[in-house]
Amino acid sequence: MTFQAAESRSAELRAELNQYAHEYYVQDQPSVEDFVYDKKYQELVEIETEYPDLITPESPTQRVGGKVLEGFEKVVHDIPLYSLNDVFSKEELITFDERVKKAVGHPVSYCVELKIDGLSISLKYENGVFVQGATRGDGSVGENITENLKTVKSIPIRLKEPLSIEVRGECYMPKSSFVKLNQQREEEGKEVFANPRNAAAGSLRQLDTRIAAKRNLSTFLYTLADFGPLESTTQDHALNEMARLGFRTNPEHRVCETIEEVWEYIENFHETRDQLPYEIDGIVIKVNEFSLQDDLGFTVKAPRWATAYKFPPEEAQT
Ligand SMILES: NC(=O)c1cc2c(N)ncc(C(N)=O)c2s1
Repeated sequence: MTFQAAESRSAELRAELNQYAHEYYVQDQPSVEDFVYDKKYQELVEIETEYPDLITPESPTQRVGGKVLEGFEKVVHDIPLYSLNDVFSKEELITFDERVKKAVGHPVSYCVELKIDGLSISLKYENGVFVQGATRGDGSVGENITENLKTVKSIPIRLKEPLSIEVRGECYMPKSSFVKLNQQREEEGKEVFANPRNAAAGSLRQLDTRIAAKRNLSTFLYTLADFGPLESTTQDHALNEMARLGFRTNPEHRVCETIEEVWEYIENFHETRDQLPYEIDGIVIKVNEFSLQDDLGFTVKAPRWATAYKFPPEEAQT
């Protein structure tokens, strides 16, 4: 194959394979069978092997890792990651709602979202390209885990638009992957992970990026930190924008007009969470309008416009 033919064919394959990967890992709606993907992937590997200069950062062949890092550099978050004040009962939730209504002077709508039990991450994009991924750390300083996050298939290497933005979310290990990983570790005589959160954290702390690549980690993004040119006015709209740009967002988010509606949502997921393919440890409730979030502001460590309802710890199965 001539270089020119290889150049156009590899560009075609990259676009096709990245679209298939978006459908599979982000939308959970694959449009082709695995063997179709694998055959095209193998063709791209052969072209890139013959012409390494044709390899690009967003080629799907770069998702498998291969770097062994010396350590993780520190990253100072331009926009600190906040913590959430927790509530543990309906009464405390109602107190939160009363306080919000008193402060803004009228009832507000809430965007409610599942609280994913994973590892908080921050993703930075420049002109649409993924340039840095970091852990939350203490909220102000985290660790640079870009190379490991590049192997997480649901994290877009290039957005659908060339935007410079920063988003935050959770990196987690699906329950099914957690069970398989622990079975494998038991067979290998290794210590098993206590829960999917620890398994996700342990995977992202690996200095050998090939290990993270094999851990089938996934993500849900939920915060637009640096909006860039985006003009969302509500949390609900921001979630839809993040999905439009290529991020994986959780489909269960809902706008509730009253705290009663929020409580129904909480009770529903408290009962049905075992059916979810990932672990949650509560529900996050945010004032939906960003202008009202700005009016309410923050306490020393947490927003006044959000709270996390934490499920009671599950009784140990006797
Ligand atoms: N500590 C935090 O601010 C948050 C933590 C989490 C979490 N673990 N899962 C989901 C959300 C969300 N949907 O906002 C948040 S927000």
